[in-house]
Amino acid sequence: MQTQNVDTLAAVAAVDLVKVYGSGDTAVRALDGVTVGFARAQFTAIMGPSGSGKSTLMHCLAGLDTATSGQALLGGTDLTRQSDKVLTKVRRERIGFVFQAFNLLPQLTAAQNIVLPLELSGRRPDPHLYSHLTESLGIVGRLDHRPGELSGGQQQRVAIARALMSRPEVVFADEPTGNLDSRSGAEVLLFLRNSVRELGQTIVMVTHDPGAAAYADRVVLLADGRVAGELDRPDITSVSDALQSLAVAR
Ligand SMILES: Nc1ncnc2c1ncn2[C@@H]1O[C@H](COP(=O)(O)OP(=O)(O)OP(=O)(O)O)[C@@H](O)[C@H]1O
Repeated sequence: MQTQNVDTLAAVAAVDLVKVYGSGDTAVRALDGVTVGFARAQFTAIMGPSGSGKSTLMHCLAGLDTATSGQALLGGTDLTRQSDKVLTKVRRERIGFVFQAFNLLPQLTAAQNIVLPLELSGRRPDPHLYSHLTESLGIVGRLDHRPGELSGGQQQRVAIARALMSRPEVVFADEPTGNLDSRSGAEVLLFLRNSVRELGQTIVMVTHDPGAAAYADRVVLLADGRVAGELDRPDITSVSDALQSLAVAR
């Protein structure tokens, strides 16, 4: 088993993670032995060509999908060995999610959406954190509105407040700016960036956009289900160049 290069104190880590979809002639090896750690209080972007395994890696690390072999570590917990019941609890209490399609409940107000995961796990929302998040996200005036009455950018900011309210060990963001115009996207990314600095939040984001990845501290590159490289302190040019080299190497 590959254990080198994995920070065992990382917030999240994959160790020799393999995911095979299907079987026999139609089997697809979506992850082919991925070993990578995601440090606490860091913002990491996962990038790579279409089909390289980005979503599969995120889903296995978030307990949304089961790996075929290897370990998916959240803190000290190997998610590959947990029952569905435990995984549901882990997702609700220890992980925050931000999705491209926002995934807010349409019949609830913004305020109710933000505190829902905490209420489901029987915890009281911290009023100071609630005020801090809703103020810094600029949604105080929209809290009584339902998602259908909010713009895409406002819905995503509500979704971010919901993800951060439980002080999760990690926030997984899947193309969080994919449905937003560039200005709303930049606001969302800046807020995610600031939550790392101000709240010590750990963020792992899948994106196709080099501009979005440039907000991260680090980029992990995947190709064909394997780690193909990484960049520290990325900027748009270094990310675009790295993606270009991966495309040429294929
Ligand atoms: N449920 C599934 N059943 C079979 N194959 C799958 C399934 N999900 C993903 N795959 C395959 O696994 C590989 C990795 O897919 P994955 O969605 O993780 O890639 P990705 O890098 O996120 O792609 P994209 O950038 O296009 O979203 C691809 O070849 C894909 O077709």
